[in-house]
Amino acid sequence: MIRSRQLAYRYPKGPVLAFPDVDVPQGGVLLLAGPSGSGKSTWLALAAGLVGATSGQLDVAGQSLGAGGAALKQGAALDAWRARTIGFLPQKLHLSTALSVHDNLAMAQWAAGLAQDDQRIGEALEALGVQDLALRKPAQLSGGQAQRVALARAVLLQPQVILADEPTASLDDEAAAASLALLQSTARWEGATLVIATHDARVARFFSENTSQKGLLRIVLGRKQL
Ligand SMILES: Nc1ncnc2c1ncn2[C@@H]1O[C@H](COP(=O)(O)OP(=O)(O)OP(=O)(O)O)[C@@H](O)[C@H]1O
Repeated sequence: MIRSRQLAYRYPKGPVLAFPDVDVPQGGVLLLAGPSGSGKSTWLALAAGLVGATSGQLDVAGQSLGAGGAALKQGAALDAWRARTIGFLPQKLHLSTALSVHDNLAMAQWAAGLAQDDQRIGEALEALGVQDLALRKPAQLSGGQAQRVALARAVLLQPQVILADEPTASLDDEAAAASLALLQSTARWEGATLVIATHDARVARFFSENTSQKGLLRIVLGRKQL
């Protein structure tokens, strides 16, 4: 489902980031750990096809995103693949402040080139327990509610892969545990592979206590910059 070999990325005028090899089965959990600046967000951007690898192989849900994948889909085709395959939960949730909760989800369908499907939007909001908030604007939500809405949006199109960037940053222990339980149960419900980038030790603890060893891979990115 996710497989990488000798994956590396170089920012223009920046360091070369070299990543450990990974093999993550469908439905598995990958934790990307490592200190600030070790390349966690970059790895997520590579897996989402937002940036192309400088060298090495990366296959995500059947799509070759590595440097050898010269046939990498471009432009609109890559955007459509991403919209249908990847659910992204960014650290800053990026809900559109001008739109209602419902319309934030409708916009995700629109961005994927799909017709608006109010029933599916209702189902996604209900699965995350925020169906009563559909007509509110993001500014009228608590932090936890906003995170649920962002997660509903991330899984709206039933992605094969959920990428979450520091989902517990700035949360207290109770909220962090709730957030991780929500991510885990949502990924299980959708049968999705879950990738979490974090330097929060609570995340590793949560998944080692709540996931079978077989389905869990943790890699620690270092400052192995060439
Ligand atoms: N646009 C850029 N141009 C040049 N270098 C960059 C750019 N973006 C990130 N970097 C560098 O690449 C490295 C990896 O950054 P990245 O954001 O992936 O790390 P991270 O592990 O996600 O960090 P954090 O935990 O602080 O979010 C860092 O050394 C960073 O300074």
